[in-house]
This record gives sequence, C-alpha cells and structure tokens, in this order.
Amino acid sequence: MKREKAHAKINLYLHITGRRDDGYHLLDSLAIFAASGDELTASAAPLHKSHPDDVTLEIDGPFADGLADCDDNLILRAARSVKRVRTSGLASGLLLTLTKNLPVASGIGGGSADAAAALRIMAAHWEVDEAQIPALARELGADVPVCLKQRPARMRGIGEDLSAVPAMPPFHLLLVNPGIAVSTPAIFTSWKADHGRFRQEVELPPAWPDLDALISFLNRTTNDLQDPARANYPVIDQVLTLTASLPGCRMARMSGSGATCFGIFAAAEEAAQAARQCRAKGWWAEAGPALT
Ligand SMILES: C[C@@](CO)(OP(=O)(O)O)[C@H](O)COP(=O)(O)OP(=O)(O)OC[C@H]1O[C@@H](n2ccc(N)nc2=O)[C@H](O)[C@@H]1O
Ligand SMILES: Nc1ncnc2c1ncn2[C@@H]1O[C@H](COP(=O)(O)OP(=O)(O)O)[C@@H](O)[C@H]1O
Repeated sequence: MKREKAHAKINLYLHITGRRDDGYHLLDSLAIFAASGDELTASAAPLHKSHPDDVTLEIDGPFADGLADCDDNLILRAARSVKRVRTSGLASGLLLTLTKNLPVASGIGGGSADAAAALRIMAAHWEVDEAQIPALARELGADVPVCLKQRPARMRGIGEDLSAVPAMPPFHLLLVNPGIAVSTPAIFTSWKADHGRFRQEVELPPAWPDLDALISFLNRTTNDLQDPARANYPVIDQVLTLTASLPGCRMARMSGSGATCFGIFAAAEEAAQAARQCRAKGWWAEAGPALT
C-alpha cells in the first residue's frame, strides 16, 4: 500500500501581471504548503478489462460529499494522462482511496494537490519516464505543477513557471473556510470586470531572516483576487476580520481565488486556539506548521 499526502497550497501573495490571448492570467505568486491536506492511498488491484483507466477511485472523508457532483475527478484525469505515456503493459491496476479533508473549490488547490499526488503514485507504480511528469501536470491545471514537489516556490507564467524562493523562517498557519465553494474562473472574471490593472513582478529579498522580515515583506504585497472575492462573498470579510483580531495573528489574507483565508502565527498554541474560535463560528478551520 502506498500513501501520499496532498497538502493544501497557500498563496502568500498573488499578483496578476498580465493576460494571455487564451484568457489565462499571468501571475506572480509565492506558494507554500500547509500541514493540512487530503490523503491518497493506493493498492494494487486486479485488472478489469471493462475499466478504461485501470484505476478505481473511492472517496471518503469529511468533504467527500463536495465531490458527489464531480463527474471527472482530477485523479482520474491524471490516470488517463499517465496511461498515454506508459511505456509497458500493466501487471496490475490500482485501487485509489481519496480521503477528502480539504474543502472543495476553496483556493487552496485541493484538487490540484490530489492530481499531483496521483501522478506521483502512478509514476512509481507503472513504468513512466519521470521526465514526462511535469508536462502532464501542466496539462491538468495551472496549480498542479507546484503541487508535485509541495515545497515553497514562486509561481509565474500561469503558474507553471516555478522558481526557488529565499529560505523562510518557521511559522504556523491557520486556515479558515466559511463553507462556500468559489469558482476560480468567475473570480478572475470579476477581477477583470472591476478594471483590475496589471502589476509589476515583486522583487524578492535575498533572505527572510525572521518572521518580522517575512511579514513586513508580505505587507507590501497583496492578493489581487481578494477584493473581487470579498465583493461576491461578504462572509470572506467576516473571516478576515475575525482572523486578524485573534491573539497572535501576524497577518490575515485570502488564498488563491478563495474563499479560504489564512492567518500567520509565530506560536503553535495561539494558532490552535484561533482555529477553535473559528470552528465555534461554524467554519472549517485547521492550524498547523507551514511546510517551510
Ligand atoms: C487561482 C489559483 C492561484 O494559485 O489557485 P486556486 O484559487 O485555484 O486555488 C490558480 O491559478 C488556479 O489554478 P487551477 O485551479 O489549477 O486553474 P485551472 O484549472 O488551470 O483553470 C481554471 C480557470 O481559472 C482561470 N485561470 C486559472 C489560472 C490562471 N493563471 N489564470 C486564469 O485565468 C481560467 O479561467 C481557467 O479556465
Ligand atoms: N479531487 C478533487 N478535489 C477537489 N476538486 C476536484 C477534484 N477533482 C475535480 N475537482 C473539481 O475541481 C474544482 C476545483 O477544486 P479545488 O482544487 O478544490 O479548488 P481551488 O481550485 O479553488 O483550489 C472543483 O470545483 C471540483 O469540481
């Protein structure tokens, strides 16, 4: 049995720097990963001639219902991509079980992280040239490449142009989602309708020696998708206001196209206490170390 964690991706900042002819937006974003995540387990299964993907997917966990209407899970799309590039026949199929711990359509790339985890598992299980995996990831979605390694990275292009970032100090993340699913394309469209202006790329410092340095850097950045998301979903304002007010919170911001917001904390216990207070509002909230 093989087990892979599909960690939540957090955009610490997200600037829109341009737009391609196909409508995709060019980004400059600093992505990191949280301890929270989905889990994907795989075990070998007999081959079924009738099953086109040689993969069977079962879904459990607290947010499994959020995928009930999804007729083409990114994990199965990843399986079909791998099938195209496999170099040999199969000795066995795969039974995959996704434990869906992350809210769906929530700005923390859960589906992308699941797809990347599936690519890692299937590349190891079947004979696949590792060098082909990044191209498959790019085809599956703009956020999938960064989720392959799950390490802090600067994302440019539409997300596929990845580069290393200065070392980060350790810190703790609070993730809060008020229970609404947000459509990524709709938020990009709202940004445009709101006359969003393209930004210059950010200049990264050579290092962030401590959390104060990281916070003061982040305070000079923004998430360009936050205002359009807040305008569409006022509850995001409530999440940001509460998160920012909780003891020990050094900054609060929305991730990706929302609605999940994050708080940055120096101390684990303060982040854990903040999560309890957010859960008392009926929101999903988790706290844990940032994977810096
Ligand atoms: C906004 C971000 C920031 O990391 O995160 P999430 O909110 O999804 O977590 C990502 O760029 C989302 O990546 P992902 O969710 O994989 O996007 P895709 O499936 O490739 O694209 C969905 C749709 O979003 C829009 N899109 C996506 C990425 C991008 N750079 N520009 C875009 O305009 C397009 O309308 C596209 O049709
Ligand atoms: N394994 C998966 N987990 C989550 N969403 C998935 C998955 N497979 C397909 N999807 C679809 O992808 C969309 C984006 O989901 P997700 O990655 O959770 O959000 P976001 O792009 O906001 O970070 C959802 O609307 C869902 O229908």
